[in-house]
Amino acid sequence: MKQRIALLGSTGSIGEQTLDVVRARSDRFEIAVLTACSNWQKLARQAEEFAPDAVVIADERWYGDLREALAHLPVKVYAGTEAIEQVVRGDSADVVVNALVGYAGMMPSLAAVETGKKLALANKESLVIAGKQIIEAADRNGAAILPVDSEHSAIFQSLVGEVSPARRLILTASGGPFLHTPKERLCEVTVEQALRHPNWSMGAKITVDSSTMVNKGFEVIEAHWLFGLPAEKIDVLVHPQSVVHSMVEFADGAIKAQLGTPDMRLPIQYALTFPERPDYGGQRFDFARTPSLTFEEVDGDKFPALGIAYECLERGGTAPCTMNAANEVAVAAFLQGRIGYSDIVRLIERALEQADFLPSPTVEDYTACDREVRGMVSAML
Ligand SMILES: NC(=O)C1=CN([C@@H]2O[C@H](COP(=O)(O)OP(=O)(O)OC[C@H]3O[C@@H](n4cnc5c(N)ncnc54)[C@H](OP(=O)(O)O)[C@@H]3O)[C@@H](O)[C@H]2O)C=CC1
Ligand SMILES: CC(=O)[C@@H](O)[C@H](O)COP(=O)(O)O
Ligand SMILES: [Mn+2]
Repeated sequence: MKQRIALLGSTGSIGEQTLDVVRARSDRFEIAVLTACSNWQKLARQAEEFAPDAVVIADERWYGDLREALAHLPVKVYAGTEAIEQVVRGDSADVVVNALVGYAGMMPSLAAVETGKKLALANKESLVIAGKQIIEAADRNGAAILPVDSEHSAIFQSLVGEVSPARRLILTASGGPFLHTPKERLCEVTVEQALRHPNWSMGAKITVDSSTMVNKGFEVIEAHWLFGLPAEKIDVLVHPQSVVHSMVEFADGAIKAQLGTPDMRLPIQYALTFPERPDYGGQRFDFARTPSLTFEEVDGDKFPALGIAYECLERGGTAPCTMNAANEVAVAAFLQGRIGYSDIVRLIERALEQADFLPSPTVEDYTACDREVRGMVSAML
């Protein structure tokens, strides 16, 4: 039987690559639900091609246009943020690919695991904010969470078949476009430069996050929740080629890694087909044609966001939620040309100093924290 997929964020980078995977393996997958925020034209084109049961446009202003564009198709059209959660809770799909960006992904992740569905998770912010609740709900309801994020997929693949626990996780980081930029020059960085990732073509928000290493910090928190290791057993190593996607060290000293060309379609497909590895037509990695694979320590002085994320993980409670909300507002402001590049991390630090802290928050507390921090950081711009 084919897997029926609810693809959240189908118009984005991971969303489109998921549709590439579905297109290539139409014998295995079919699309039940597609969602976008405002890009109703692309969503309509995707609905024409994949004939889902339902589509959701989160920004309600585009509902009329989308409905009109799809009037000739037997597809249900919904609008609004809550509608995304409702289609996830419904029974038209058995697997949810969460390719939403930012806080918007949290409630849908929770909805997926609460209804016992398989969750192929790209939206790392879900686990950064509410990792405890999402992992506990998945355990309670027998829902599998399959990581799509390349590092976490690599770790997951390295752990398959092992009965001994991992001793240490080593997340690799490309170092981003400013790996060799002197720290004093980071204040001059332009939007265009920050959006030029050396190895991956991704959405704007995560590309900026990679350049500040907020992305790697979030990935440390994501790894903690997915694999259950404490912060001191999760290391980060700069690997500028992005070929070794991450590694796991075991008690006997053995280190396992997953390697491949930087292409997200592999982890996306693996999350959907695990434990099988069907063929995929992407480019193969060729050792003989590759210059050396290199590794180096992170310069924590130049990239303080990584250390801040470790502190948030140690502190727990609403600290990671505060970091995420501040980062979302700051990155959006940077992309709009309203603040400088160095202001991103500065605003995260100020938000963490000033925001209320709750040590044992509920999901409702995260919603309140996200709102409070967004308001606070917006007022700082
Ligand atoms: N891109 C990549 O290679 C990787 C991405 N990830 C993670 O995957 C997630 C998606 O990243 P990426 O695909 O790059 O992001 P994009 O910005 O390319 O796509 C985001 C998707 O989410 C939709 N969306 C945005 N805001 C909202 C909202 N408020 N409510 C509902 N829908 C919304 C967008 O719709 P619209 O198009 O209408 O705006 C779009 O479909 C992120 O969490 C990222 O960190 C992880 C590893 C690699
Ligand atoms: C493809 C992927 O998983 C991204 O999260 C990637 O890891 C970003 O690269 P950085 O290592 O530069 O953050
Ligand atoms: Mn990643």
